[in-house]
Amino acid sequence: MEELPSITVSQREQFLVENDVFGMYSYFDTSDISTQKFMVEIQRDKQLDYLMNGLRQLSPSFSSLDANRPWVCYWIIHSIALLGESLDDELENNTIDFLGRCQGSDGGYGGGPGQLPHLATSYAAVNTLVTLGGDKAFSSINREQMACFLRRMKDTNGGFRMHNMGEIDVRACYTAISIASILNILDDELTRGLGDYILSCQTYEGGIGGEPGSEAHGGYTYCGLATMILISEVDRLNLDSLTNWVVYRQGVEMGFQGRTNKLVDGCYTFWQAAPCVLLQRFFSAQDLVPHGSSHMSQGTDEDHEGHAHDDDPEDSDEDDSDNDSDEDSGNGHQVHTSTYYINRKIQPVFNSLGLQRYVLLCSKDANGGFRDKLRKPRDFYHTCYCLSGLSVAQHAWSKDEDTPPLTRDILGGYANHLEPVHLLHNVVMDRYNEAIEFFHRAA
Ligand SMILES: CC(C)=CCC/C(C)=C/CC/C(C)=C/COP(=O)(O)OP(=O)(O)O
Ligand SMILES: [Zn+2]
Repeated sequence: MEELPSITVSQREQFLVENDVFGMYSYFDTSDISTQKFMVEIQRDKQLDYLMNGLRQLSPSFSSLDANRPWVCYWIIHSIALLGESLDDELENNTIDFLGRCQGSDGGYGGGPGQLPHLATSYAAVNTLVTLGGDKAFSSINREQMACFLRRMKDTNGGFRMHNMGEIDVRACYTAISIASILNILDDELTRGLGDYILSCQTYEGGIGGEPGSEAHGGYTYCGLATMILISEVDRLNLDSLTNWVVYRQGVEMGFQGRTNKLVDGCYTFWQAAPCVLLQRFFSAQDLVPHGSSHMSQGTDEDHEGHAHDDDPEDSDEDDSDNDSDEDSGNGHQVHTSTYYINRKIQPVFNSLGLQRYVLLCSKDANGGFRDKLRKPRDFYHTCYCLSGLSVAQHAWSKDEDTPPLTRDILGGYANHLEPVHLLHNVVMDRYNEAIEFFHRAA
């Protein structure tokens, strides 16, 4: 008897994931409209319950995150901000006090009180305080000492170390530059040789690896690209091959994978979609079409209309109307339409509605929170990056953060609308603006 060709472990895993995802999609496609509406709903109340409970009390199983407590604060508080909500005064004060105790006397933040200052937890602490907003949160950051800490982490090869004697990688470069940029302490000493270091991490595939010679990965690609934009050296990267690499990480499941031949995972909704939007906005600002990408998966404007709800009144707004008009989407949100939107419209280089479909149908947990994929448990990291990525996907049709999306850009409509994020720092736009104003005054 002829032997069946054997498949590899990776092929089997991929097959099982596709089976789950397509099973979910076909259940959705054959459901009635009210079931479909329910299935794509973000379910704000459940999300907020899950997040608020996590901020107040964590189970003993979280002890493994003891060196990452500012991260837990950031994942939860940023997720709450994306949903358009804030903390009450008591929780906010407790968070500021707690992060103050994580701050080292020589600058930077550790993973908990008394722990070694580390760039990743410093980034998480600063982003949390920026998200909380207000003078008390902002002035709790010792900017002068932070600048000293960043200088101590700088290596002669142009890159940064994660901590004293720690590893040098693209994450360290990004977290250092993101902090310095937001706190308005970025200078030539910090940027010297950095572009060369990041450039040496772009691989033959087009994406960026963690360090020279490492495999291209979505997390590091986001870090490397955002860093190069923040230090105004982005055009030194091979942007065509980078675009090509990143758009092809969106697979048949419509979610993104982190690297070639690996499985789809909800967290890459942010790590991969943010680079896509950064690149498309960069090209559009220069009126350039990315040459490297033949994978303009969302197709033409007509295809976009094809995705839209047929009864969406905004469909007709693509006409050459000269009159700007504001419509209420039914949720109290004003939706700018017609000329205003058309002039600020952009063609996403990835399938934005497909990505939203993956997150809402496969990554969303029925009890609140988000996860990597079906059958996996929810967690705060995936909740943060699924929501961040969902926001990026919702705003992917806009040339800038100030242009609100149309109802049809958002799967589930404006009831699912999330606050826009600053793509280079991943904090909600309004909170970023308030912080930048404060730290420019403080200089
Ligand atoms: C700001 C900051 C600190 C950014 C971190 C960026 C980030 C997510 C880096 C990813 C690290 C990595 C190699 C994951 C691979 O995990 P895996 O092998 O379990 O996953 P995979 O199969 O999806 O590659
Ligand atoms: Zn993940």
